[in-house]
Amino acid sequence: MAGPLLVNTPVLSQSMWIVEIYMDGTDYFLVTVDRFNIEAIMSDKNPPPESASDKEALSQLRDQIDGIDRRIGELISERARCAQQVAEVKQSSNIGVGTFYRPEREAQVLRNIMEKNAGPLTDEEMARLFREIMSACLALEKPIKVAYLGPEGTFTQQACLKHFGQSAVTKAMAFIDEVFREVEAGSVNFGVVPVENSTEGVVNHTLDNFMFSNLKICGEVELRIHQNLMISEVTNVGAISRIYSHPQSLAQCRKWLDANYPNAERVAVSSNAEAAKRVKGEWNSAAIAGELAAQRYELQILAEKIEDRPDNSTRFLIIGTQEVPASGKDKTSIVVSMRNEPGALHNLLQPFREHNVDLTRVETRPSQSGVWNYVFFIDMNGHQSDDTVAAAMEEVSSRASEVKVLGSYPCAVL
Ligand SMILES: O=C(O)C(=O)C[C@]1(C(=O)O)C=C[C@@H](O)C=C1
Repeated sequence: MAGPLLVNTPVLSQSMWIVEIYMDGTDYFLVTVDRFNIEAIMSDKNPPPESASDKEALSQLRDQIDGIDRRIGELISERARCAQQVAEVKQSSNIGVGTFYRPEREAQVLRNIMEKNAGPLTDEEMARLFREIMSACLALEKPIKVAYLGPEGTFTQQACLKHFGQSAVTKAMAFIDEVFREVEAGSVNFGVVPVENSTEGVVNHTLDNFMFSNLKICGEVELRIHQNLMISEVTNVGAISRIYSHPQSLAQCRKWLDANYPNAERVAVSSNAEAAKRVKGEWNSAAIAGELAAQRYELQILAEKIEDRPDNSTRFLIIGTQEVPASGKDKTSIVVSMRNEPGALHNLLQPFREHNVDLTRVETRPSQSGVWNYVFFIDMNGHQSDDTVAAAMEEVSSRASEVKVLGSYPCAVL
């Protein structure tokens, strides 16, 4: 058999390259390799050959992308000018005076985008892009201020950015009560607080605040929670003996910690961003927190997605003073107090069944005053302006000691 005739020559397909061709009499033998392997093996000193036609094709595609980007830019500017006109109409008429931010309209825009999306980007990816465009358009109309449960780097900050986009002006608060107070005082337009986690259950502190507050729920955000183990540049990886995190995050990673760091001390702190702050400068400790915390505090992720349940997610509420009109796919939250008597819960739930209203959550909290014996937090599908929801609510009001509507708001889109 003759030696290799050609080396590194023609491309067989997108992913396979012929690197050698042998000739044996009249037969040819091709030696092929997977392009991605060879690309990994080859150093920069020996890059794959670029033909003149490849270069030409690349340059033409880049010209096309430049042209498309110009058109997208023009269209975004046109959209932003439209939003400015919307603001003028809002200001000069009595339509939504003072309410530049319209959660129901934003939900409709995003749902529309997802419905019309033909790929190849996913619906979520496409909606995320438009989320940012709308955030910038709203900032042109009137910059929006939002308080969230901080410090910077928490999952609540992540939820805040997911819902309002990067153009919102955000303010980190130390406690859930402070988020409520900040919105009540009018120093911010909205607040973002956690309300329930799929693994650890309800955030009681948030529900308790609603009992004594007149704030409304204006929206909800759902966030997939991925926990990561992170270290600082001074950490000795082999000597980690202390792991900091928020108690809920420690609980969400219990099995992983038992298997991987059974002897490390688990230290509960006020938030996972606080945990990330603490490992800075400690050679024997690590933190469990979200990716945003690793970015914010410049930590290195040692192990990612360490939560015990892969479907771990948290729901957050947007609180404000605004009543939100129906968006077409909404939820309504109420808090109801019942007298302490047999069959109280049955009596409370019956009207929802009769009027075919779908309940998505029922939570009981101990009453914080003598007037309310049982306090139930109820979430249902539908808007309070829907006939079925209104009828069920009327019936419930006649049976309960007190009913307070916490708000109707669009179901989470992303
Ligand atoms: O439709 C409006 O009311 C607008 O102000 C426009 C717009 C948008 O960019 O689409 C901007 C902000 C609102 O929160 C909702 C939508």
